[in-house]
Amino acid sequence: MSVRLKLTEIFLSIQGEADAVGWPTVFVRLTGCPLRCQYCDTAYAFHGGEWFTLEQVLERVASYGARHVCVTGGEPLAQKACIPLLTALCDAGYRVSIETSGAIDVSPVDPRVTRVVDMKTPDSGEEARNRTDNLALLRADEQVKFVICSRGDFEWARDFVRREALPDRCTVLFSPSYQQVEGRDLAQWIIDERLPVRFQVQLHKYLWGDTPGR
Ligand SMILES: C[S@@+](CC[C@H](N)C(=O)[O-])C[C@H]1O[C@@H](n2cnc3c(N)ncnc32)[C@H](O)[C@@H]1O
Ligand SMILES: Nc1nc2[nH]cc(C(=O)O)c2c(=O)[nH]1
Ligand code: SF4
Ligand SMILES: [Mg+2]
Repeated sequence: MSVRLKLTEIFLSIQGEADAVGWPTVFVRLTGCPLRCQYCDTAYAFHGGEWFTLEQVLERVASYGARHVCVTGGEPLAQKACIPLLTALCDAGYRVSIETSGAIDVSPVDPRVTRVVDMKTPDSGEEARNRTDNLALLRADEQVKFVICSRGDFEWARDFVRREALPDRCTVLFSPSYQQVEGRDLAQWIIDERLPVRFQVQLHKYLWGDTPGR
């Protein structure tokens, strides 16, 4: 039987997060997620969706004429067919990244893909789901992201980063939870602590607000 994926949306936008920020990027959003982070901006991807064959996804992606593809969700790795999708996108010549919650083993992902792993903080409500063994798998160009919801989350993430010497192993991103922490506060905390992590905001929310399909 052919490979099929359940998708919430495919759209062309500007990458708003992580290392490829700013590049025109096709987003492939897979339906479904086993987590329920309190801040999730994509709860509309928990249910519903439409089935696509792998060939149909590749055709839709190609129709946008972009070089970058970001596979996200929901939790993309919760669908087994995500693995062959990633490989097919690499074979087609795209620069491919995946946004994943860190709750699922990232080792089967094609090595040509850049993995962006979100470590869930205490105030996400999903800390217990973190698979910290994922971190040892990351290459220097790959990324761990902490979405910071409070000063307490910042201190937790700061201690985690130092204890694990994360900045020696990969890129570490700290991002304010949208409308829960002020970007300028998080930026100042990072400066004050001389923490060797990279501050980021969700660029797309500055451009378009909290709009689905952007
Ligand atoms: C919607 S998730 C999908 C991928 C995967 N489930 C995950 O959590 O990484 C994509 C990214 O958006 C981030 N995100 C979701 N809601 C957010 C918010 N309110 N503020 C900041 N980042 C948010 C997530 O932490 C994650 O890094
Ligand atoms: N523009 C834009 N950039 C993004 N980068 C990661 C996203 C995601 O939802 O995973 C995202 C998104 O939803 N929109
Ligand atoms: S893991 Fe990602 S998609 Fe799932 S609830 Fe958390 S932020 Fe939303
Ligand atoms: Mg998003």
